[in-house]
Amino acid sequence: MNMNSLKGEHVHKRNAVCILGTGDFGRSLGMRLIKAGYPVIFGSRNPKNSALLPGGAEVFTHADALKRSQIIFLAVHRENYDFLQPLCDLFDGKVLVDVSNNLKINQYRESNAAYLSQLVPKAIVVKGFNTVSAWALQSGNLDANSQVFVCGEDGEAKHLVMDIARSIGLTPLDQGSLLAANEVENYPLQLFPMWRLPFIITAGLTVLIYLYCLVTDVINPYVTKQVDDSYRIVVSIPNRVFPIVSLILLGLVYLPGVMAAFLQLYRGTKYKRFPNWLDRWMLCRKQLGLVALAFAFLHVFYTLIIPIRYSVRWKWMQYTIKESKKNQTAEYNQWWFWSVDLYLAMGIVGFGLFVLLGITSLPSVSNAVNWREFQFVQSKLGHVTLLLCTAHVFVYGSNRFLDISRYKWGLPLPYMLSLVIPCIVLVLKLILITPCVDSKITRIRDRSHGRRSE
Ligand SMILES: NC(=O)C1=CN([C@@H]2O[C@H](COP(=O)(O)OP(=O)(O)OC[C@H]3O[C@@H](n4cnc5c(N)ncnc54)[C@H](OP(=O)(O)O)[C@@H]3O)[C@@H](O)[C@H]2O)C=CC1
Ligand SMILES: [Fe+3]
Repeated sequence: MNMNSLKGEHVHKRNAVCILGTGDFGRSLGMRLIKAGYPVIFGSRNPKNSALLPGGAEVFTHADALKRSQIIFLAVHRENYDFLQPLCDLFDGKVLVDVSNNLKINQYRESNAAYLSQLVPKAIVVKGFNTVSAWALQSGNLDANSQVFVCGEDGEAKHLVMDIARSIGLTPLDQGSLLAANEVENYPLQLFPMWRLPFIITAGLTVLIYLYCLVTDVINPYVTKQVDDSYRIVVSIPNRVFPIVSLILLGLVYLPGVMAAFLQLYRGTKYKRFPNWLDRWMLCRKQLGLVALAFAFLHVFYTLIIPIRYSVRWKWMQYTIKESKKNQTAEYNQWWFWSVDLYLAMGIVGFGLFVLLGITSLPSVSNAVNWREFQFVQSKLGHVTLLLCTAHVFVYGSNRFLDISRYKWGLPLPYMLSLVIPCIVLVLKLILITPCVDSKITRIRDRSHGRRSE
């Protein structure tokens, strides 16, 4: 009894929220709102037919529901909005939230929210919530995508809607005026918007380098010497492709950053927009980095199994037998011992830092460090990681470059290619951190600040 009256008191603090439409989205949103302590009033075409509604909610006809609340969520598809027209006067000065999505990008000439505000001119229309699914609301599984974009003409109305979003565990992001509604409505229809470019780059590089290695390692020996090395298809070649693609991608993560710094240096200000392609590139750096990390993981696992591969053990055995037949042992080669240990050590440390970079890019971790710490890890540690990984590949490759006879068919092109971008990044970064250039950049930023505060 006591509990009930407490609950009742709590409920009274929140304003009633009206939801028009008792479909999947309306019900899920209603359930979350009730859990957060909002009185929820549904408006439905058949108020009597409402067995599935969340407990604690009331349900009325559209008109009756509208009269009972100042804020209304419209959980109905755009195609059915015309039922609102006769109810137009009941919306006077009320906040009307459009949560609708379309089936295709730019399906209609004007956004659903703009259409709604023409249909119900007396309401204050706010767009929002369309990026969360009914399922996510219902299961409470909001960690992955708790972001909701909110836009509208009226700042106060937007704040009201954003407060509601926050109180049910969502993260609202103000996107500006109702003109942004088009973009907000298109967002959920894009398939992995941030992943498309990284995916295309990765797939392209992987296929090209794999095919190149296939020709040099399998097809060429077969054609010229009738040697069947086809077993290399499953481990040897992939374990060449993974590190190469990983290193190129890691280079691509840090290349736009140094390019942007040089652009600022050249323009003499940081308050000018970057070209579009550079912006897009910067925005998918995290995705590029995560794919690079996945490939680095594969390279590590493929490398760990080398000693148990039969082909490798067979070759060691043959070598030992050959040496013993000749009654000699290989010479003691300090340089070899050193270089192998060196590239292994750099690989291990580089990989460790790489994993650290990956972990700090997780939202739950990056939320726990402040901006400076994040910047330090992602930029400073990132470039050190790139340096170590590049050195790892370089020392590993130079062992083999010295023995050109191993490459009877062309030079190890993919190896060299993998070093190009990281080396460019590292050289540019080196220039950027020289005291002379560094102070120039600091001056540009200070001057720009001054201009701004004037
Ligand atoms: N499902 C989801 O995951 C998401 C949905 N949305 C958006 O939410 C809105 C609702 O989607 P959802 O709940 O999935 O759809 P449903 O089809 O499940 O529900 C739509 C509801 O609209 C009402 N309705 C249907 N036809 C009419 C009509 N002619 N006139 C008046 N009311 C009508 C009905 O409620 P009643 O019978 O009570 O009148 C119906 O239950 C859509 O705009 C959708 O784009 C946005 C994000 C995610
Ligand atoms: Fe390696």
